[in-house]
Amino acid sequence: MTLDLNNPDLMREAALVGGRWIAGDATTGVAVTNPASGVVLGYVPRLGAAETLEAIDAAQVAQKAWAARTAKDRSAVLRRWFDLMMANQSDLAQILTAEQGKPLAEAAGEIAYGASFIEWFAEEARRAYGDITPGHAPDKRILSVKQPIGVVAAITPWNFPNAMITRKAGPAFAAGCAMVLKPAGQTPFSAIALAVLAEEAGLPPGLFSVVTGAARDIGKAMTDSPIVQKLTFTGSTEVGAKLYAQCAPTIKKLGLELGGNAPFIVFDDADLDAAVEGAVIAKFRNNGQTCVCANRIYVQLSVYDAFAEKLAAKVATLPTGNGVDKGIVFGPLIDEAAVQKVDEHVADATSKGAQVILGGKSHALGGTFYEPTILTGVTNDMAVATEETFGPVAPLFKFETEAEVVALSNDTEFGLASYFYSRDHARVWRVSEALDYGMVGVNTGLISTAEAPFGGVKQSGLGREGSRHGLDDYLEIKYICLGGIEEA
Ligand SMILES: NC(=O)C1=CN([C@@H]2O[C@H](COP(=O)(O)OP(=O)(O)OC[C@H]3O[C@@H](n4cnc5c(N)ncnc54)[C@H](OP(=O)(O)O)[C@@H]3O)[C@@H](O)[C@H]2O)C=CC1
Ligand SMILES: O=C(O)CCCC(=O)O
Repeated sequence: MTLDLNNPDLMREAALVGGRWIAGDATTGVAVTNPASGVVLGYVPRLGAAETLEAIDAAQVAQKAWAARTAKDRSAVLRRWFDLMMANQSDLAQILTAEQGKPLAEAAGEIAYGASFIEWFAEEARRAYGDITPGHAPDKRILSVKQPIGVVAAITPWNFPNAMITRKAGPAFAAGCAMVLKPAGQTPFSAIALAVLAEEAGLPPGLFSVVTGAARDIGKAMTDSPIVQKLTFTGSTEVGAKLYAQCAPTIKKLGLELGGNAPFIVFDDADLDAAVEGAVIAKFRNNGQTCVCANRIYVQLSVYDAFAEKLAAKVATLPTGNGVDKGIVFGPLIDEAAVQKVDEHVADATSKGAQVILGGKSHALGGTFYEPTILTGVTNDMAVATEETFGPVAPLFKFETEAEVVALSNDTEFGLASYFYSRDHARVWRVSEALDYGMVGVNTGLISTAEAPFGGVKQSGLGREGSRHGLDDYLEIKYICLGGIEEA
């Protein structure tokens, strides 16, 4: 299937391995389909361990030369990459919508969001400051310098096919690292388009490889390699835990952005209309397929009915359809497995007494379209309370006291994002500090931005992406003990 692109070269049916483009074909390649129509968009090569090792070897060579360049020079290349992404925003968004399903406007938003990480880290590249500490002896000084980790392997998911790559690649290249990337099988074309633009921006051959194909083989080659110094992964906690174990023998550094089970709390002193707006974003962004999506919505008893009514009225106005059509807010879910999980969660909740006040079933459009759904009367024994739905289902739980809702919110093995709405300043501080999460949104449903440290605690992962801390995740501190500074 052909897309109507200004720059058709961005939709390349090929992978980039150590500076060498390898074409995919219909006989041996992996088919990529459009979730809105089931139509095959194209093929990428089915690569494995051999090509991954080739990419890692090339990365090792390219990284040395890249790290030796000045930070200002690396920054200029990244800035060109950012400019190219923005100049090609509409084409990149079309590719993203075609393979992932999110509406075009949301896809264009993701391209701008993804590009903002390249812009931010182009700026941060020049600020990898070390420090000098007074020595422990009169003739000594303690120097800390920051150096790139080296070769980084990255594995990324389908829900943000652009931004989850740039949030890793930006700091890696800014720091002076090289990267071998395995994008998600469902959404490789967005990654490949990024590689086309990276080449054009002047990223040297071999510094950035995009290896498509067999996840396990590619992942194993990455984790077994003694050359790879860091693995960065965004995806399910299950796969993240496997990769964590696979990295143990070579003691790699790890960046893990894993699952969440975000609470979204509405206190009775909240601005209810603002809370509804926030819930729509926090719950339904990307059709609920975001690890920071609100998974459990807790509403204080006295405002429960009013909130449920307002939320249902708002969501009912938001149209579902093919993401290329104007005004669409809900695209298809990524695949049949996603629909099945959503269906199971709704069935489990209703079988235990929840009421469906909106949606609750597959959409009349068929395929993987699902009706945005709101459930009331939800209780803690239901699957939606403990498992990440990763779909357009908003389960509304009732609570009575602050202490109760904080305890309920923290009663999970996950700790990524959390949200609450309140106008009481003392409560804002208290609850922000009490939530066991890496991120807390107060009176907002959208917390993601390149300037902020994104990441989780507990089984939601390790490390931070974005912000100045995101650069540190790709740097090692080297301590130099400078002796022999005798008095004159
Ligand atoms: N935290 C987050 O942002 C995300 C969370 N999820 C959660 O995970 C669930 C399942 O989604 P799914 O796409 O299957 O997520 P996965 O964790 O399976 O996939 C994420 C990435 O890991 C790769 N991968 C899978 N298995 C291995 C392996 N053994 N070794 C190396 N790489 C591997 C995938 O490759 P390939 O695509 O080729 O299989 C993909 O690139 C979702 O329903 C959601 O709950 C999903 C995506 C993102
Ligand atoms: O689901 C994810 O891991 C992507 C998070 C998107 C965001 O940055 O908000």
